Amino acid sequence: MEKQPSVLTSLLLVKSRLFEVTLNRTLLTWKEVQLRRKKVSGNISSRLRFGFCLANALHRTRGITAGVHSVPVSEIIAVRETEVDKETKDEGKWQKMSHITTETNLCAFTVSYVEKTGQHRWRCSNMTFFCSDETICQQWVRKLKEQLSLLTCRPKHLLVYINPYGGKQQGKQIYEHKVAQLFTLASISTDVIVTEHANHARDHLKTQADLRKYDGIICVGGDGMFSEVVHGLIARTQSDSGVDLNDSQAKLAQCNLRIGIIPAGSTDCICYATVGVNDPVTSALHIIVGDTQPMDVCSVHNHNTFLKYSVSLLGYGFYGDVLTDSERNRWMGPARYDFSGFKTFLSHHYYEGTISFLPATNTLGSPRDSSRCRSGCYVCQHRVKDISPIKWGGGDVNENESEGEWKVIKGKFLAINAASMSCACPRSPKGLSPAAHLADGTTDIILVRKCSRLNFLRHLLRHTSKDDQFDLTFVEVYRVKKFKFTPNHCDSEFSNIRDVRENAFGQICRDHPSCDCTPVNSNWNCDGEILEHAAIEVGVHCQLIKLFARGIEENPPFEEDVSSFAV
Ligand SMILES: CCCCCCCCCCCCC/C=C/[C@@H](O)[C@H](COP(=O)(O)O)NC(=O)CCCCCCCCCCCCCCC
Ligand SMILES: Nc1ncnc2c1ncn2[C@@H]1O[C@H](COP(=O)(O)OP(=O)(O)O)[C@@H](O)[C@H]1O
Ligand SMILES: [Ca+2]
Repeated sequence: MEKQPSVLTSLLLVKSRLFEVTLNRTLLTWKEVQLRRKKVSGNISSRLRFGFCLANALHRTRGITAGVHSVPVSEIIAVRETEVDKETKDEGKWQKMSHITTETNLCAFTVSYVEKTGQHRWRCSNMTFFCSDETICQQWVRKLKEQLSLLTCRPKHLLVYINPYGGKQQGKQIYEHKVAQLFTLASISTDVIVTEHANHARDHLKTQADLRKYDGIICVGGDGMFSEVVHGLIARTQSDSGVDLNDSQAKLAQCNLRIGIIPAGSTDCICYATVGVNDPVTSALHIIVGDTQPMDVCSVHNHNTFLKYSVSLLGYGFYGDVLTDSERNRWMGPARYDFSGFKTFLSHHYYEGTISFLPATNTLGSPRDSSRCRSGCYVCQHRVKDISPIKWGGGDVNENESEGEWKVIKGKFLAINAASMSCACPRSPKGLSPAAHLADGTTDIILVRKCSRLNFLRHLLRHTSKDDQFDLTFVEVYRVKKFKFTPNHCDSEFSNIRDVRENAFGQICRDHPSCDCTPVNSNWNCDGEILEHAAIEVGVHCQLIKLFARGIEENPPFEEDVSSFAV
């Protein structure tokens, strides 16, 4: 077979304009060539072949390059030969070049690529290049396809779960109208399962799915749906590796299959915090180009019983109460969180308990940093590898262990939040812990002590502005590797949370004469799911899972405006 040059350069036409198009190992570039028309038309003979003729034209007229556009090969979605219809050939705009095209067999190929349109949003753009003859066209298509086939990080077969009831119940439509055709364009085959009940995806992944067939798993839905997929995948990976989920000290086996999120939920914080926007097309394109973002996972146990995994927020008090109330109002869709948030804010309950934690000492970052976890994050890449198995300390007294000293804090709290990532979402674009890292093996504990309503409102409002939500006397934040929470009234005193409320009712109302239903314990909000125990032990498993994302890009480069050339 004829060996192709490593750099391919041709003079091609985009609509009626001439471009010098170059493909090297990493970039596809097209530069407009502005011909000094007078000279060209006088010199070019219609007997010459198109390419040759253009090359000469460029040479003789000392072509001037104008706008330069380039696309990394890694962000090309597809390439295909395109039919040139008679209409296009006959269009007025070709007339200008008629002396060139009359004797040529005009053919074309189209490149679909990622266009960054600002605010982290990606779109699929098409650029059609017209060539003078078939050989050049085929050479371009062959070369581009060859380059794409070298990108081994790209998925070819995906397993897709759609929650038709997440968010505004648009999951199915979003997938069918915005995502499916992009996967087809990128030659990705899919097996699609529309879930029929809660935990359908989790259980299918745990026991049934033939995971050897796939290069990734996609969930269409919100954080709850993502959580289902994470639970299914982690459980399956541990059972394949013989790890006992109930053993809170076990080192978990890493999950190699990547997970993609097509946002169609109510909060979409995991998508937002890993991509920078909750937009289905952007997420589909990150999946297609085969991005990878490792992510920490917290395991939550009650003594030696496994409860849940969490990747975003573990919230007790305010966020637990918001979730508990909002579940009753699911029919409201995403607005249920604002409604319940307002009610919970007015109820102003505080909870007593003890939180013990192992501060993260070997990490480069701190929760009060002004820098943020961004694409290619230095802190996440230079995390100190945790080789020791998880050990539980932090009882009544500080405990010295080789891994550090446990700190114990007892008090009355309006909220106890553990954010293992920023938890940025459309409601709070900087998130609960703006400096938290996606993959550093730590979680940030935010303690909001009992304070006035006005002060709590000040704290909440700061989540939506540039002001520091931690710079308040009643708020503390710690970066930790593990923590433990014990409510003042232990779970064991009551058989379940409902009993807690009923049993505690009388006593609590004597303590709080102004309220009529204060429960003694709150519930933990674990990525949007309610935990059935208030006493929990949490450990962070560094980079346990991987997502089809690349982290939020700093000042994403804006493409020059090529839309006017798109065919
Ligand atoms: C006064 C405005 C205050 C705005 C404060 C906004 C802070 C928002 C931080 C949200 C962190 C979200 C972390 C992610 C949680 C999700 O895993 C989880 C599940 O998501 P899914 O339904 O998509 O499956 N989502 C949630 O638990 C929802 C939490 C949303 C809480 C919204 C709270 C709104 C508070 C409004 C208070 C209003 C006070 C007004 C007083 C006059
Ligand atoms: N077919 C289904 N019917 C009912 N619930 C489902 C179904 N599929 C998934 N779920 C559950 O719906 C819950 C919410 O899903 P999610 O997609 O996160 O939407 P939202 O962001 O609106 O909460 C999750 O806990 C998930 O387990
Ligand atoms: Ca983290």
